[in-house]
Amino acid sequence: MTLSTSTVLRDARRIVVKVGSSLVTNEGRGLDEEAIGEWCRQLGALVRDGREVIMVSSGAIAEGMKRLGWTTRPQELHELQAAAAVGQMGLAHMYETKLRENGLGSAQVLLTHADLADRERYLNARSTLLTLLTHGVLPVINENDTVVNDEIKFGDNDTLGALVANLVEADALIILTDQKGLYTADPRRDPAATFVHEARAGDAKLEEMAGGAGSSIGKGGMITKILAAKRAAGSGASTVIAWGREPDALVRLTQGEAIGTLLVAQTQKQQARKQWMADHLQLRGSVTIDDGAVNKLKSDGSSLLPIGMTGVDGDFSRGEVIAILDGQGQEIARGLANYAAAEARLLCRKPSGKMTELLGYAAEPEMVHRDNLVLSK
Ligand SMILES: Nc1ncnc2c1ncn2[C@@H]1O[C@H](COP(=O)(O)OP(=O)(O)O)[C@@H](O)[C@H]1O
Ligand SMILES: N[C@@H](CCC(=O)OP(=O)(O)O)C(=O)O
Repeated sequence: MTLSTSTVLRDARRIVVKVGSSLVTNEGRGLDEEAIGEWCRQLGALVRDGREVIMVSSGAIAEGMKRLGWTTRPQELHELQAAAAVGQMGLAHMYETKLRENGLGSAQVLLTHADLADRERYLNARSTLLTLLTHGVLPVINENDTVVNDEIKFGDNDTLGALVANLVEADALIILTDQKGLYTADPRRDPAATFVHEARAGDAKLEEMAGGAGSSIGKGGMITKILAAKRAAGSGASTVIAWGREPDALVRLTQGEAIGTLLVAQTQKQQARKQWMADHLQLRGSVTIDDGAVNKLKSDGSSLLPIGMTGVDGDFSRGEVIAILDGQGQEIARGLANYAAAEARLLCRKPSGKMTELLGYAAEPEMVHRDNLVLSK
């Protein structure tokens, strides 16, 4: 099936938008208030149009350097981290102000790649982001530069954007940058380079076309964007790489206009999730459920609530994959456990409302959320 911008972005309900340092800080001259205001105006329009949007914004180091009066990017890691800590204050303040002016609440979320590789933190980050979206709050994410090494050296918020798209199972990732999209070669170096309108995310040929960063402010360059598109496609999200100063780019994209380079994901979301479960994860245990719950899962695509559980086997932690068995021991689904085995044992046959009483806290009302659950054949 061929998809095109007109359908992919027009139909995208959950979108991650990533903007790079050079755009956000006007090539290092300081936070570009007008540009950030303009994106926030468009984000307001997208949210009013019924879409859920998460922003991933770079720019902390570049802004911090400016505030500290540093004209060249330091080599020392601790200085980069200090600059990021200074600059992040300005970044968060600017987004909060501009989003509020456009009727949107905002939240700052700082993440590392390691947070998303750890199953428990992954689920926590996912729940927090989805809760923010449910409350109509727009999360603004950046790397937690204080505690990371590699990412700060290579500057890789493109990957973070893709990981966030995976995390929340976004329909699309929009990467705004200082070029109109992908060219067959770096247009700053090769004037004969031609524009790529559409390609398959993950196509190895794209990696040959893409080079490193073009300016001293941006770090990742086009190659990290191409790899981010490949990664986002792993959970079924297509990517658009577009120019951040293109008038009304976000709104026009969601109206179906072909702007920038579209890198189309080849797998659908449901299929991608199945693949992910199949590939990744070792089964760490199981829960047995009653006939009513089997029906709910199979016929209605519902989440698994503790009330339907009759038994728990194995020793699993929150975020690990478990099998869901019917009364005859037949596997009917697999999913990510919201509660560890010991907690699940306490929750069997109990209504979700009793969780706090039983555990002393409540994470989610479901044992396995339907978004993290795949029915077996
Ligand atoms: N094939 C290519 N097509 C377009 N841009 C490319 C390509 N290869 C390398 N680039 C460079 O990548 C730069 C964008 O990456 P980067 O500077 O990291 O921006 P950002 O801060 O938005 O992440 C462009 O300015 C361009 O010079
Ligand atoms: N967390 C860093 C990210 C740097 C980064 O990835 O930059 P970019 O390649 O411009 O997206 C910062 O805010 O400065």
